[in-house]
Amino acid sequence: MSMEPRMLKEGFARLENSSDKAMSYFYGRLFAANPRLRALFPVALDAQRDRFFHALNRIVWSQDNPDDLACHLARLGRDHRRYGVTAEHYAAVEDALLATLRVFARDVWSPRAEEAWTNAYRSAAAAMAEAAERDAGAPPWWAAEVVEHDRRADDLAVLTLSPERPLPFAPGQYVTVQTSRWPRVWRPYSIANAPRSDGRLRLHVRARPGGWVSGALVRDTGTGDTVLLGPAAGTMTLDPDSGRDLLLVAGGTGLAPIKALAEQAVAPGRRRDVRLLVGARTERDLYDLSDLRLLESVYPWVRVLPVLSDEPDFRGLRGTPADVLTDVLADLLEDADGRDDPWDGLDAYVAGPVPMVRRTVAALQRLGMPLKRVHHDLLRAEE
Ligand SMILES: NC(=O)C1=CN([C@@H]2O[C@H](COP(=O)(O)OP(=O)(O)OC[C@H]3O[C@@H](n4cnc5c(N)ncnc54)[C@H](O)[C@@H]3O)[C@@H](O)[C@H]2O)C=CC1
Repeated sequence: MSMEPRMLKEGFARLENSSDKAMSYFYGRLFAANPRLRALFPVALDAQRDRFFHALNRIVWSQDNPDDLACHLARLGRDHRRYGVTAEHYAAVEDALLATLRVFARDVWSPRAEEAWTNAYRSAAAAMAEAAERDAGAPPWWAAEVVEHDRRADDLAVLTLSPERPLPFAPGQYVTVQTSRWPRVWRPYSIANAPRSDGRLRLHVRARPGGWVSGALVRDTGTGDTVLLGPAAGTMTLDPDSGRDLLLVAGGTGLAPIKALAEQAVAPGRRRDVRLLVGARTERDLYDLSDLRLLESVYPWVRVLPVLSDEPDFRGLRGTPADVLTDVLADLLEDADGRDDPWDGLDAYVAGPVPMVRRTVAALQRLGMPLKRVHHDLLRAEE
């Protein structure tokens, strides 16, 4: 390993040892030197601190993996467009970050460490600014009117949004959302439909305990309200050249991107066998089943299979999606008997709670499915 990445890791390890204090010091320095910057950040900084720390962590640990680093920085740069970030802000953050390192990493600090951090920071900032610049023609955010607010449970709503201008996206992607109740707080939600001619987007939102945006979207938002949406992002999209059958696995509101993929898969001219496993706790939690049954009745090659984890008397599939994969796959791969590689004809997509996604991906791998055919894009629920 060259000296520079090692110095970055050493310095970062010192910040990690007292991450809360180091981040408080960092924001204190930043706002003391640039009071006007405070207005760009949410009132409460806790989540912001975490996010900055994770971004820094990723930058430090990806130094040895330039492709991953470039991808990460490009996404960060594009994301920052919605905050109105300028070159002057990057310079202010550099000063505050170096000041923080001088204090919290003093035992490993040296002119060479200072140079390594300055170079790494400037090249990261330049990559972010470049990605933002490349996107300069597209809006940083869209205002969207809530045209339907369907409260399907005490803590769950399906929102239909009409953006003021067309918002391009691919099924399986997500947008970030800001509500008027929590300025400058953005949270990601998967889009639950394939693109429609009226440009509308659907979101499935479960209010989390302590979840600012999810609570506001479920409980304090109604028809006629406006929310802001960031550009669509995410890589869990269908391979446009693939006509392979699909195993779609959803847990809870992870159904949103999975439903968008199912809608795309049944688009005219296509006929792919689709098995859609819908993991939920109880029958009452199958909040979108009537819509899914409609899809199934129109396209008989789609089969919707609810799997309930907390309903011992349920007559259908019980457990979590990972528990029922063997039988579902046996059925899907039945026609693959003649192929050299039975997995050649199948793609899998998984979305839902992080542990559920992990277990499902691990189970598919155990059953022999090559990982390059298993797609997921973890979105974490709000803490
Ligand atoms: N792109 C993505 O991956 C997306 C992920 N999500 C995430 O999906 C989650 C949905 O939450 P809820 O609707 O409250 O779901 P939930 O907590 O009610 O769980 C739904 C189902 O997931 C499975 N599951 C849950 N915990 C599990 C565990 N530890 N191990 C194995 N299986 C488990 C079970 O089948 C359960 O019935 C949120 O965390 C949200 O952030 C939501 C949208 C998109």
